[in-house]
Amino acid sequence: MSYLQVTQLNKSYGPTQIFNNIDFSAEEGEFVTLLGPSGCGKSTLLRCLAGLTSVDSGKIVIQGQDIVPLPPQQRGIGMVFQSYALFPNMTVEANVAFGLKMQRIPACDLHRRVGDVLELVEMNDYAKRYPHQLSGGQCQRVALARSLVTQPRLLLLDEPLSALDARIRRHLREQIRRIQREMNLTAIFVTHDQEEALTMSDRIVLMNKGQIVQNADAETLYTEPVDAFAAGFIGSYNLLSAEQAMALTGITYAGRVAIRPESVTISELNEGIPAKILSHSLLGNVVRYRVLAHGVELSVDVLNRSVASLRADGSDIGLQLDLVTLREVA
Ligand SMILES: Nc1ncnc2c1ncn2[C@@H]1O[C@H](COP(=O)(O)OP(=O)(O)OP(=O)(O)O)[C@@H](O)[C@H]1O
Repeated sequence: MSYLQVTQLNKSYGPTQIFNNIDFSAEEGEFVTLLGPSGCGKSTLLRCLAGLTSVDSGKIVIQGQDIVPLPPQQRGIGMVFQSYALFPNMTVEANVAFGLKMQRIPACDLHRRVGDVLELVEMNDYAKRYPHQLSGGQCQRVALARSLVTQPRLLLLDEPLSALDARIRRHLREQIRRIQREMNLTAIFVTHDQEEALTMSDRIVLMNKGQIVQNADAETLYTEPVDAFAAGFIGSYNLLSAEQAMALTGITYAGRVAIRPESVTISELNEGIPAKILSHSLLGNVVRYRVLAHGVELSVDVLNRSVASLRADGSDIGLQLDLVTLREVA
């Protein structure tokens, strides 16, 4: 059996079913991300794991023990929220020490453990500060330290980076992942940000409307979406009807077809499918063109090598489709 095994978990609020028959697992030391659009039930699922929200039925088994009957404080779970939820009237070290004090850990052990964990999150120079004297990223590192200091058997992270700016987010992503690996922690991370999920996770559980759509590693999720929702949510797939796909490839398809923008190549007019550039937008290292070919509009991503290589709107071009990367989706 896996380190964490969630089986047939159900949750409703009154007549509204939030999720039903959720099954997933995590191995020891695995970083699993629950990814999905706003309202799909991922935070509620995380809160159910933590015991902050009750479940209607189902099992949550950690190391062979069903924790559903246990109150939150007996589950051995650490949790970090989007809002840092630090005690404003306590210093950084007092915030971190709080959980250990509740466990009546002797003072010398307590100081050593608080010092160790503050060092781990690179916040030991700020031990005597109060939360209002810290940046958002620093607050979140303290919140992380506070959840790690009790040595939880499972770490839950509910969109911990979403209130932070892009640069700090990237730095904290790496820091969380480093610490999680170093401590061999089993972690469940919630996000609606596909880039965050793809860069951080060992495995991604993609959710929609209270159901698990796909459960796979990042590469599989990105290259082999199981259905149109997965293709629409991950990457920036072009979703074509069978007729549109036929018009472009000459191949008969039974259902919709997904093509990734980076698997289409732009070449000269007399090479491949004749097409026209409608517009373009700069995404930084990539230029995304909207092109029209046989009456079908597509996004095409090209590496932004130089200004000279940019294609002007209205240019006539040729398109090459990498047929191997086309996916039929339900
Ligand atoms: N206490 C509650 N009472 C009734 N409905 C609730 C309650 N908490 C959450 N919901 C509903 O449950 C659904 C799932 O909410 P949840 O917060 O789990 O979604 P989410 O996927 O985490 O979304 P987000 O990314 O926006 O936080 C939503 O439709 C929400 O309105």
